[in-house]
Amino acid sequence: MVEDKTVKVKVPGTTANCGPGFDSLGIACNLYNELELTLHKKGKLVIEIMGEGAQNIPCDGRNVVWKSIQYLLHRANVEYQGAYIKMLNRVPLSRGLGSSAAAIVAGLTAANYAIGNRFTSQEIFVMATDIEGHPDNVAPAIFGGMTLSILRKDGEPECLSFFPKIDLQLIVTVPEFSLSTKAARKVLPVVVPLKDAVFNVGRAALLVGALCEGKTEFLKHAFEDCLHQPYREKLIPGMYDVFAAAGENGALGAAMSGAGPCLIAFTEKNGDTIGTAMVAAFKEHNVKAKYLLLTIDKKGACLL
Ligand SMILES: Nc1ncnc2c1ncn2[C@@H]1O[C@H](COP(=O)(O)OP(=O)(O)OP(=O)(O)O)[C@@H](O)[C@H]1O
Ligand SMILES: N[C@@H](CCO)C(=O)O
Repeated sequence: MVEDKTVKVKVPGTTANCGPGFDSLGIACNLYNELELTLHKKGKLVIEIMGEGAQNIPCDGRNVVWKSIQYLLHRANVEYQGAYIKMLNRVPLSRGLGSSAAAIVAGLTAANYAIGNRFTSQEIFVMATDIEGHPDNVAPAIFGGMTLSILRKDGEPECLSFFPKIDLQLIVTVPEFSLSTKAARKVLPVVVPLKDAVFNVGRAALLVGALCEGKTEFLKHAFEDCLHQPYREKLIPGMYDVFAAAGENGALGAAMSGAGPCLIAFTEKNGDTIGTAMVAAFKEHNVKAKYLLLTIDKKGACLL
């Protein structure tokens, strides 16, 4: 067992759903949180946070990073009483860019390296899914690229990570207000009509096929969804107008990012024009927003 070893990891923010792939599709973005971890056999827990959420994230036993570290240590059957955790957060909280997944994956990955890399990425994925409750953000945070995740009938997650043949730019409009995933899941129905399920099955398959084949001409309808976005629209003023502004300015498609309120557009070019138009459309609905121009991260969580 390695004691008092300091490890530093970097974990990407992620966008989930990508329109039709509710709880299944995800993409790792080149926006990263960094975590430095030193475990101590005895002593206190000390947490320092810089960047996004620094004022709001608890620095005690309630911290999600620390809880994830403890989860893994418990699985490994090792005990550490104390730790020094230093975080630099760039992923905004509760905006739909996978901040909770990044925190969970950072804690699990750092703890795993700190105890000598005992668990495989698949095992980390299983633990992260168990903590987060769904696999679509933790999968790209761990494996990088675009990911397709399922929960097997026995509850175990599986993930296929791939890299689209289209050079996608991700334009993420970030509104000033936050929306917790919990609140955004509460508005979803328990049962959906069969025609809506069919609508999404076809589009999710078309989206993955078109991205893998590099066929942009099939993307026009491939980002559409009717399983979650119509129900969540009321939580994000002007959502469909922002999508329309993206389309009118050349985007290949647009969708909610995760559970929102960030809205994401996909394009090969003119990202700034599209981002500016999306921010202006939000403004028409009295929502102050900014945009980030991102690309797909290829590596996922890694040691620094
Ligand atoms: N860097 C962090 N360190 C510790 N806890 C964090 C960190 N980032 C997020 N969290 C926890 O996760 C919560 C946000 O999770 P939530 O699922 O609501 O949003 P999200 O993951 O950003 O959005 P989405 O899942 O839609 O992409 C925060 O309130 C906080 O408790
Ligand atoms: N698939 C999740 C992503 C957010 O964590 C949702 O839409 O609720």
